[in-house]
Order: sequence, then C-alpha cells, then structure tokens
Amino acid sequence: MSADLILEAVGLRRTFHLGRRSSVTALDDVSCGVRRGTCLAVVGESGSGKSTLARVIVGLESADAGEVRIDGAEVRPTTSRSRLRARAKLVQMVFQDPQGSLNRSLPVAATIDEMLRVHRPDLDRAERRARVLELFAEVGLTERHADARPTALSGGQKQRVAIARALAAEPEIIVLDEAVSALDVSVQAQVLDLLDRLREEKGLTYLFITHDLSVVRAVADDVIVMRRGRIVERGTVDEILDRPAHPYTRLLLECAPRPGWVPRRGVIEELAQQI
Ligand SMILES: Nc1ncnc2c1ncn2[C@@H]1O[C@H](COP(=O)(O)OP(=O)(O)OP(=O)(O)O)[C@@H](O)[C@H]1O
Repeated sequence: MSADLILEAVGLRRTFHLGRRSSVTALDDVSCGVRRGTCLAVVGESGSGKSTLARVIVGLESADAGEVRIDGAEVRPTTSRSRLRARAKLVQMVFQDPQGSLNRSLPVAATIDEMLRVHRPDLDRAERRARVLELFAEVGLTERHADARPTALSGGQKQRVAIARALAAEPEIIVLDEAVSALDVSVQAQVLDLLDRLREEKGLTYLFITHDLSVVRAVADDVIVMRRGRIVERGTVDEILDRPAHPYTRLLLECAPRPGWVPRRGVIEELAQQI
C-alpha cells in the first residue's frame, strides 16, 4: 500500500443474483485509493455501482473478490460488536436521508449522546452534554437545534446533525453517499462548505459518492467515474471536469446542465449506447 493512501480497494467484484438466470455485476474489478486528508469523489449515473462500492468499503456489504484496506487493516463484514466499534472509529457513513439515523420521538441531541456513550465511555453525563453542544457548534447549529425533535429541523439542519453524529465517533474517514443530493442548491452549497472546512480542520478523509457532477468541484481532489460497475476514468478534479478523456464522462458532464439535476435511471445509458 502506498504510504499516503489511508483507504485502498483492490480488485473488488460484486455480483447480485436476481433469479436463476439473471444477475447484475455491481462491481467489476474496481480498484481505487484515497490519499489521507483528501476527498475522492465517485461519480456515475444511477445503478453504476457507487453505493455498492461505498457499502463494501465500510464493510456493510461483502465483496465476491478483492479487498479493502483502511489504515493498512483489511475491512470485512462482521457482526462482532468490538470489531464494529473499532471500525466505526475509523470510518463513518452519512446517507442521503438523515432521517434514518434520527429517532423521531427524541431530541436530536439524544442521537449524538448515544454515539458518545459508545465511543467516549470516558465522558460522564455532563461532559457528554458539553461535547454534544461542541459538536453542534462545529456543524453550525445551536443548543436550540440540539433540543429540537427531527421534525422541527429543515433538511439541511438534519444533514448537519447527521454530520455531527458521524464526527462524534472521531473517525478518520467519512463516506458520504449522496449526502447533499436531496438538498436545495443554496443549502447544498452551505453543507459542502461545512464539509470542506471540517476536512481541513480535522484532517478528515472523504469518499464522496454522487450522481451530480456539479457538486464535485466544491469538495473533491480526485474523481473516479463509474459505469456499469467499472471505473471508466480517473483523475484530478480539474482533469475530469475540464479535460474529460472518456466519452462517458463527457456525456455525464453534458447531461448535468444545472446543480441538483437528478438523472432518470437509464437515460444516460440510453444515450451512451453509441459510446
Ligand atoms: N442488494 C441488491 N440486490 C440486487 N441488486 C442490487 C443490490 N444492490 C445493488 N444492486 C444492483 O447493483 C447495481 C448497482 O447498484 P448501486 O446502488 O451500487 O448503484 P448506484 O450507482 O449507487 O445507483 P443509485 O444512485 O441509484 O443507488 C444496480 O443495477 C442495482 O440494481
């Protein structure tokens, strides 16, 4: 493993069998690496294999072949509590819908408190409360937000809570799976700014999954472009966005005329038949 790669995936393959005769290869010999303290964006249209890559990388899904290493240690799916806890210290995931990680009937502070109980057993109740408020401040929220129920918060505020929850584990890597895709463009820009600031302040590493090329420049250093489970192009953000070499990347760029545009499944594939 190259010295500055905190995360490395080598030769990942994952096929889903949908019946006796039909199967889909979501990952087809995928290899990539993320340099410590940088952001790698994974782009591609719906169904290209991005989420499967993210899930295999965090150990939520197993690969049929290949391996993932974080900080030199191999990541495998596990049900062992101590291993899951150790992994959560290394890598956290933020999803498109923050609602999933929030309890509707409790103030959002309770969700962060729960993370701290697991990952910071050294803190007593009062110290945890202080840490919760510190984490809220870090993501631009106040005590009033901490004591609100999820239903009282906007989509952008809930996504900030989800980021605070991830930070509570003090991970080295955060995998963001379409984390800003459901937000309005202006809120999207604020959350992207927040992510960028947190990365710099905390030396975090991001794997940023998105179908939306228009948000990539704001956060990414490097980009991989996926199509039908394979990486068709990789490079720095400037190379990919300004000088795309692969016709599929050019098509993705042409098909993203404005921020927040969501491609219908299959549209790009239809156009890409000629490539
Ligand atoms: N659990 C599963 N069972 C069967 N097929 C699956 C499963 N998970 C993913 N797939 C299939 O694998 C392919 C890749 O899916 P994946 O979700 O990784 O793509 P994606 O690029 O993240 O798309 P999206 O943004 O729509 O989630 C798709 O054809 C999908 O239908």
